Amino acid sequence: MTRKIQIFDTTLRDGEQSPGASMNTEEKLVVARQLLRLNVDVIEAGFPISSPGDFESVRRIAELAGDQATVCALTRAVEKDIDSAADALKYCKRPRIHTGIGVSPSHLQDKLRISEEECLKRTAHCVSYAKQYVEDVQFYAEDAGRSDYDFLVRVIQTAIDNGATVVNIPDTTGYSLPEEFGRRIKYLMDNVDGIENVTVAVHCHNDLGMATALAMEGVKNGATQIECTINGLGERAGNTAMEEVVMAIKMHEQELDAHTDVNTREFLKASRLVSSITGMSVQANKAIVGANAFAHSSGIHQDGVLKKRDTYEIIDPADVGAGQSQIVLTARSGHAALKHRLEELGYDLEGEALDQVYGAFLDLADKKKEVYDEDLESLVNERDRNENAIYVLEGVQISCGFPLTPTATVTLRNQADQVVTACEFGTGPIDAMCKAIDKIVQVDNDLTEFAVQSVTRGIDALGEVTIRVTDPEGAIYTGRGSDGDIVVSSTKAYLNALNRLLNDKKEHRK
Ligand SMILES: CC(=O)SCCNC(=O)CCNC(=O)[C@H](O)C(C)(C)COP(=O)(O)OP(=O)(O)OC[C@H]1O[C@@H](n2cnc3c(N)ncnc32)[C@H](O)[C@@H]1OP(=O)(O)O
Ligand SMILES: CC(C)C(=O)C(=O)O
Repeated sequence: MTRKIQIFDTTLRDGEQSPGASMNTEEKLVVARQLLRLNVDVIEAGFPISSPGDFESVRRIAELAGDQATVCALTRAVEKDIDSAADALKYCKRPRIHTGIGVSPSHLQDKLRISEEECLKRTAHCVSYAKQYVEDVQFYAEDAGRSDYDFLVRVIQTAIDNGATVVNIPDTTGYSLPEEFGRRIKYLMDNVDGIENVTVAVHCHNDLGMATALAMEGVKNGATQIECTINGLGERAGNTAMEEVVMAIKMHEQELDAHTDVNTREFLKASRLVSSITGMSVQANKAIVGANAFAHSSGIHQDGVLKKRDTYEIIDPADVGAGQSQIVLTARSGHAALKHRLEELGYDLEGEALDQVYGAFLDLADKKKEVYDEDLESLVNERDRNENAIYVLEGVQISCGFPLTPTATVTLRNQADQVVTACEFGTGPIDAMCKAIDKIVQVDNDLTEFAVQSVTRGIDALGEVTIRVTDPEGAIYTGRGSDGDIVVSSTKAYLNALNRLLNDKKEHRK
């Protein structure tokens, strides 16, 4: 059995310190319920001395959690903070007080303005003071990442000697390089007496984008608790993202000799919930929970994933509650992805037929960011319409507007492969286009119906036009055409109706 790594969630405390991410008590309770579904080990619910609202949140979350998770409250190394935390956790089944003090030269000299000896004295006092209230006391050595190695050993030794059950080594400013942070943890493991009897925690910030790497180095060197948040929310650039460390541990369980008990299938739900409550959106390329985390849009990758998912995916999206891998059709997609999607839509195209639709697909994809299912259906229908066509559209050019006379120039290819062009005026662009086609096709008909519909999403949607024509005997022929340009759709639709009329007449002559 590998080492169990405790997951300490601080979304409701450090996460909430993100500018703009503050949550009220009801919102915190909603997030806490999701944290329980994730099965985290510890929920840091707030900093009770900071406001009556935060006090109440800690109290209510403690009530909610029952004995399912440890609930932790943060304090400074200050008696009144600890009294308030103890009060908020009074009815908690598994209470933990998290107290501590700055230990780096910067924090000692510039913030706290105390000597190292005073820091050690306050360390001893805050831990033993909290210990009067609860058995489980976690001590943090703030800004440990920039502290002197040997002074840090003395601080942590003092905390343990005074009863700390967990010692938290934060890289508060996200300053460290991962390997160096790992060395620091190892140094503590090797030099603090009795450290093997307590839990060693890491709490890392993302100022250099390395919060996850720092936490992993901590685990490699002996830490068995990771402090983290959903979506990596947290002060400044944020904290270690829970979804990232948990999945990294899951992927590398044997080499890290580590596992967690987190229910990873709840990750996407948790991410969306926290994002909607805090209003902090998740970047599309965010690991594990970003919109693109399991989306493939380039042909080579799509081909690989369709042959075997793990050619380009290390995580099964279902494992993090993200359903299935997504194949996004774009101008970078190849035949494999197009064929796959067409098959899912019920079209089984091969060889030349597939090549024709692929050509039309690329033309469209160069104009649009993404090609949707409705676009594909239109492209396939368009190809089917052209298959038995007597006249195929080679080009259409319209000039119209105020005060121009609408003019259409249409070029068609007939079955004898002759290309014919005609130009006509009209009362409007559609009228001009129909007259130009009539000049080439020369078949008696009346246009009796014209309807336009947007078949796909967005401003760059395909427009589908339906046209009905009636021949002198009263037979009705329906034509359809689709394109991003509504005049081109109309031209295709009119030609499609005339082709059907001509094919019908040909059948009758047989
Ligand atoms: C690294 C972290 O993320 S720690 C968590 C950060 N979270 C918060 O700050 C929670 C919200 N904070 C608050 O509500 C308030 O700042 C309070 C209630 C904690 C304190 O409010 P105030 O008493 O008005 O103090 P203020 O915020 O102006 O200054 C902080 C004081 O705490 C001291 N202090 C800071 N950290 C510690 C510590 N760990 N132990 C003891 N004292 C500390 C500072 O030196 C300063 O004291 P000074 O004015 O005597 O120099
Ligand atoms: C309170 C401590 C753990 C903290 O948030 C930090 O050092 O960043």
